[in-house]
Amino acid sequence: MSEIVDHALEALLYEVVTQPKPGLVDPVDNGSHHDMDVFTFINSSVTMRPYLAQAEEIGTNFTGTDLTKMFLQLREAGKIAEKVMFQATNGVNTHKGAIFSLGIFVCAQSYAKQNDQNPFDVIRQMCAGLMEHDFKKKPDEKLTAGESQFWKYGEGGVREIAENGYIVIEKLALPYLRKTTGTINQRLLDTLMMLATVTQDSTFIKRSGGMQDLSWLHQVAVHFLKIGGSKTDAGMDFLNQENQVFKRHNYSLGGCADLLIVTIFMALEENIL
Ligand SMILES: CC(C)(COP(=O)(O)OP(=O)(O)OC[C@H]1O[C@@H](n2cnc3c(N)ncnc32)[C@H](O[C@H]2O[C@H](COP(=O)(O)OP(=O)(O)OP(=O)(O)O)[C@@H](O)[C@H]2O)[C@@H]1O)[C@@H](O)C(=O)NCCC(=O)NCCS
Ligand SMILES: Nc1ncnc2[nH]cnc12
Repeated sequence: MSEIVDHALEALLYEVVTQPKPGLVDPVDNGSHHDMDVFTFINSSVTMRPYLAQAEEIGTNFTGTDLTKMFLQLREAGKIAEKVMFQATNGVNTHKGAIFSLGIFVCAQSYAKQNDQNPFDVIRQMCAGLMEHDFKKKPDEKLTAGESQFWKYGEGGVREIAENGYIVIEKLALPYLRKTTGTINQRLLDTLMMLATVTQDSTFIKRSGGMQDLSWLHQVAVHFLKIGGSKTDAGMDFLNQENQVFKRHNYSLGGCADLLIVTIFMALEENIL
């Protein structure tokens, strides 16, 4: 098994064991997710191995110049991986976002290594035109949460983030993680909350019923980092309190969790974790 696939699987597992994550599943608490626990995530992660190997193979072997074609190959594999994930979890959505984002990173990084390119530039080429391609008018009942948010609020969600080449990871989360100190758990918690200071998390938007609470979320994350983050008692007390608030409101940071997964993947590739 290749190192890239190992790093991708490690990234999935590092994220789920990081704790305490507000509203998210970790080994101590299921957060706002009543239908899954850490074991569901372990099962789901392991079922992604063949798909991640396929993503690597697609990136390594692609020889054309139009990288949107490479993305289309990956997407076909992703649709099957989603079905396999739902079978393994009895229909629970653990890793739909990660199948999309981590698959893109594994494929792009494999292509980038083979062709001596920046993986973020590769992603921008792979995902060019993705929003225009995906956001087609449909009857309301057929829209996914992400599609419905696009038509209601003009928010492009994970597709917009992908089309922009995950700039938030290239310019914010990865540089931030490089500079963090402390245990791996502390570094990953602080990086998750750094992502939560800016992310338009479509899982949070869906569960909070609109855009109105997003600025509250961003302020919570800024406050956590301002009072010292995970390396201080004040920061940890605050995070534990916020976990209770998230649970009361059924809030989740599923999108930020997915962005943390791909940040961890890149950090493992850079050997900084
Ligand atoms: C592009 C796809 C990801 C599909 O998108 P889709 O429109 O189906 O869904 P979205 O709502 O847009 O989001 C999908 C998941 O992406 C994660 N996410 C959200 N925001 C961000 C963000 N800012 N950055 C990165 N990633 C983001 C998020 O995944 C996480 O949350 C999930 C758990 O949520 P939860 O509310 O608990 O579970 P649900 O089942 O949704 O609801 P409940 O019933 O429990 O209430 C978990 O998976 C996390 O990983 C979003 O969920 C991709 O799937 C795709 O391309 N699909 C289409 C393939 C296809 O068929 N193509 C053909 C037509 S083009
Ligand atoms: N730890 C986690 N809890 C809930 N949803 C997630 N999506 C990705 N990681 C997650």
